[in-house]
Amino acid sequence: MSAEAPLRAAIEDAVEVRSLLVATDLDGVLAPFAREPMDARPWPGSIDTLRALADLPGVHVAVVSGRDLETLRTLTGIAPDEPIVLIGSHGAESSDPAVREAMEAAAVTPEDEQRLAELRADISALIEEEHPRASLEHKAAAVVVHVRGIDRAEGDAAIAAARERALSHPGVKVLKGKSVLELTVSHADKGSAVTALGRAVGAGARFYFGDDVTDEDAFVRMRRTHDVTVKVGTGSTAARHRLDDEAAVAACLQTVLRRRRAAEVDESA
Ligand SMILES: O=P(O)(O)OC[C@H]1O[C@H](O[C@H]2O[C@H](CO)[C@@H](O)[C@H](O)[C@H]2O)[C@H](O)[C@@H](O)[C@@H]1O
Repeated sequence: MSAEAPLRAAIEDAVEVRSLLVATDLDGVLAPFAREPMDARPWPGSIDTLRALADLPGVHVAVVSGRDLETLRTLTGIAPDEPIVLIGSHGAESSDPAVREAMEAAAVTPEDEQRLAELRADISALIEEEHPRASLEHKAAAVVVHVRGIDRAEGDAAIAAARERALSHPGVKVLKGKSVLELTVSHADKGSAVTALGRAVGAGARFYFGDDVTDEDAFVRMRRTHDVTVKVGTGSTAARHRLDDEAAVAACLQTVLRRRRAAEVDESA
């Protein structure tokens, strides 16, 4: 689906703003879902579009994800010397110093690490012994139970059991995502991280593309006149616009690039 008229109008408006932030989530937005977390890859051309956007004067680009920073770098192929900010672990990690500083209060403490180690051991034993068809992903600040591709009832049972077990661990936050249950000791959220980046670069207009519950933290924080928030797929949302899928996101990013190139932005303003 190409961008609907209200989204096209919002893009036309935003690209005229001198300092622009274009931020996007990874899984389910830039990259279609895959059964194995490490098999997910960005839609062809979408990272190059982000690179082209980041090369334009006044445009700042970020990829924001629940993935940890190292994995995010691997999956996007964005090198450390490229002018694209990576925000990982739902805001707890970032390649950008301003974001790191803003998120310092949410940093994982030694106590959190101890909690996470206990949680990992407990959840690993539970999945291995009682739900062996589910799988685990171990991240810097979280353990994730994956049930994509397995029988629905079995997946639901694994998620319910993991949720119950996690609740017996104080200080662990439970996030239900798409065919995943993320159990995290991080206190960060994508909304705080992405708005910190927007402040740091003086963004007068902010784009955010997201598909999942953790992206709602960004949508609710981005309510200024020129902000363009886009929910990918179905489900209730605080975003102002919608797109169907990753192909539509790639096309929309191309539109933003084209329209920004065509816009007559006064750099000195
Ligand atoms: O914030 P995001 O970039 O959207 O990351 C959220 C979670 O994405 C990953 O899980 C999702 O993608 C997997 C690969 O396509 C898929 O197998 C899984 O079912 C999806 O939920 C990732 O594995 C998680 O760690 C992220 O938190």
